[in-house]
Amino acid sequence: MKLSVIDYRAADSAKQFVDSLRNTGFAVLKNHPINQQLVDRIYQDWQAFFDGENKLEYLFNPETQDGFFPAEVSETAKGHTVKDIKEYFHVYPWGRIPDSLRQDILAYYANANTLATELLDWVDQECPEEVMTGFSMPLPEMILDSQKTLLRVLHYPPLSGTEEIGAVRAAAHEDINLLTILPAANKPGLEVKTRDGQWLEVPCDFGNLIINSGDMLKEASAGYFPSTTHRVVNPKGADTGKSRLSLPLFLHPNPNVVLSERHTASSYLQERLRELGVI
Ligand SMILES: O=C(O)CCC(=O)C(=O)O
Ligand SMILES: [Fe+2]
Repeated sequence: MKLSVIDYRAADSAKQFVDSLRNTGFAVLKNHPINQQLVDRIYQDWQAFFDGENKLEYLFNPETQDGFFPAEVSETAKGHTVKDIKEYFHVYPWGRIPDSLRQDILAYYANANTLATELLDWVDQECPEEVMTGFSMPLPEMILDSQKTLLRVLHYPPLSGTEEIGAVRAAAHEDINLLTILPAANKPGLEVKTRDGQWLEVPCDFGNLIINSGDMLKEASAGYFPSTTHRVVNPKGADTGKSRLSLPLFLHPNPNVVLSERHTASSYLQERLRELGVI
């Protein structure tokens, strides 16, 4: 398996994108409309936020899941026992956001959501008829004005050498949502598991935007689109002492959206959050 880079502006980009999602659960786009300067600024400003102390004033609300999640409470991936080495902030437009960071992060949220709508439309257009007719509504409609779409600002701190044995930045997992949109992180480390069980490095130069399908798209498409396992490995060499930041946008449908005979978006999410141990 190879992750080929798709030109967002190519005439057949929609088809290439959907083929890649179907075959690998991932797609890599170049020439995309995400603003690089905005993302760079967000990485810089949020690095300072994570390095400071006032993040503790934004401690997450367990009911609504917005705010800052310190490393001590962060996720344990499904099927794992050791916590990931990461802290993160959950941004929702309705949630708490530090004033000085609000404007840029909400601009990015809007920017990435606009692209997301287009990409979901590509999926609708290019997937086989029988998969499309299985969707309870057009995919872009599922996320229209959704209050559940989550932007996670992730900080993987430098390794101190005192980490729990076996702990990694992000243990192998699948994402819960429909699609995840991920601008290149500021350091390498993301890997995707191929069908034959090999780990493949995902390119992290900014020109590339990474998109992966999650469990909800797998559920809604009766397995046509895979939800591919991925992880973030620990740094080596000089990078050991460096932070890594990333900025995944998790597209979550409105809660009442029917995904399948078994699940609405809401029942599916509750089940998965319980498994993650965060509710
Ligand atoms: O940090 C990354 O590159 C990926 C993060 C991720 O997979 C997640 O938070 O679900
Ligand atoms: Fe993920």
